[in-house]
Amino acid sequence: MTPSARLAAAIDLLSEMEAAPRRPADAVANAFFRERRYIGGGDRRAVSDRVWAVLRHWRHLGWWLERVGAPASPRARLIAAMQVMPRPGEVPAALFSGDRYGAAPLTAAEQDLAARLRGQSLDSPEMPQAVRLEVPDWLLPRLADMFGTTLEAEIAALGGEAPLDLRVNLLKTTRREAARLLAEGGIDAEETTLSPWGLRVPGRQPVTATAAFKAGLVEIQDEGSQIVVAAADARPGMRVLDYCAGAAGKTLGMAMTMQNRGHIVACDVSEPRLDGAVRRLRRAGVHNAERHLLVPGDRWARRRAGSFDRVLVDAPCTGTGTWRRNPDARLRLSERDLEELTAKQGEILSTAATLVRPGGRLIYATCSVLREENQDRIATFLAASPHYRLARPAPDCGLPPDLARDGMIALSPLRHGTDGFFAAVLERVD
Ligand SMILES: C[S@@+](CC[C@H](N)C(=O)[O-])C[C@H]1O[C@@H](n2cnc3c(N)ncnc32)[C@H](O)[C@@H]1O
Repeated sequence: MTPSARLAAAIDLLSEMEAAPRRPADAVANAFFRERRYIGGGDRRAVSDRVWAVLRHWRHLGWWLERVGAPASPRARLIAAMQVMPRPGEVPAALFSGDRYGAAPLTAAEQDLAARLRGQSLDSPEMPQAVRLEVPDWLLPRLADMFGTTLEAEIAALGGEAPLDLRVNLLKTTRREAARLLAEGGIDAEETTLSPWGLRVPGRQPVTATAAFKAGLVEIQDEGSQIVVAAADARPGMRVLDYCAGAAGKTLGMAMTMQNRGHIVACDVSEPRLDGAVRRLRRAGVHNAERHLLVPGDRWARRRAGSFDRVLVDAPCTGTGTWRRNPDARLRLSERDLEELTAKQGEILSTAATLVRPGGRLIYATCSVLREENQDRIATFLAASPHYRLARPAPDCGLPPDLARDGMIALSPLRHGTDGFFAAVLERVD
């Protein structure tokens, strides 16, 4: 593709994202590229880079466009991005070449827009703080309450680029051997510092194409998510329930710490997500797991009341801890979403609590950094649940010492280099 054709594709992709504002940007992008198989890997990366640069700076670009009185169309956002975030050697007007497959030439109004933004920098001292930090206005006070004096640094870290983390599958290999095999395939990985099973791969490397990945020796999983697995402390021979299992990311990790012994059930209300687990479980060599689809009026949970040693609730949440991967998610998030999610989290937590045996543990986790979804949920649950108390994870469960002070863990990209994650370990005392 010519540079102008790549730009045209970026305009088309942004337009599709704008037409589906509730859909995650990566889902729109995957569908977009699936329908355009002729776009090769390098072109795809170049188009995505340009689009994600716009998504990461959405409010900045919107602010600049409003300031010069221009409507915020996908073309206008890209024109603004080229002015306030110029790339060395790039001549914007030349990219709008009007060639076959290329982006249409700039109109007179667009040339005027470009001229008015030329020489401006991305940030302006006049920008409101929420715009500068790229967060919705309503969310800023909540984030400020959570992070206090480190607010700006925490949000900047949440808006940065995420590394690629792998969890080594100890059912099949060791961390050292997995790193060696990846290196043979040209991929250098470093051991993670918090997770005892993690490898971190710098930059964007084609890990899923490696023999190590295909053979189930490694799984893509953020280090923070691995820490939640460690906090669950699922051991060989236990009965374990992954109540919101999705495509089984944490089920796989817990089956590993159980050394494939005992029994683990992966539940979810979403059939497509649970279906996604099948291939992953097989690839990882997990054979102590079953899946169960939760349906309305399900008697499954009632029949298993008080029977599990471990119940993990990886609750549906705002995903505010994963903004590094999904910068568009922060723009879609509404106050109403947060209210609905916290209500759902409370309901799921109280149902899941009935499934834990006396002496067993309930682990509540989110990939959110918001107090409402984390510490507040636990405080509300404990106030209504005299049979539960916060517990310290066992010293040999794989967690770094002192990470789970008070039975709660709160990870952030700034402080831990992971996605934002929360986990609370609760013990059923009778
Ligand atoms: C954060 S995701 C789980 C991610 C997964 N544990 C992993 O590690 O890959 C939350 C999951 O909760 C599921 N969910 C939503 N409402 C639920 C409910 N009432 N009961 C059980 N699962 C639910 C969603 O379908 C979603 O898959």
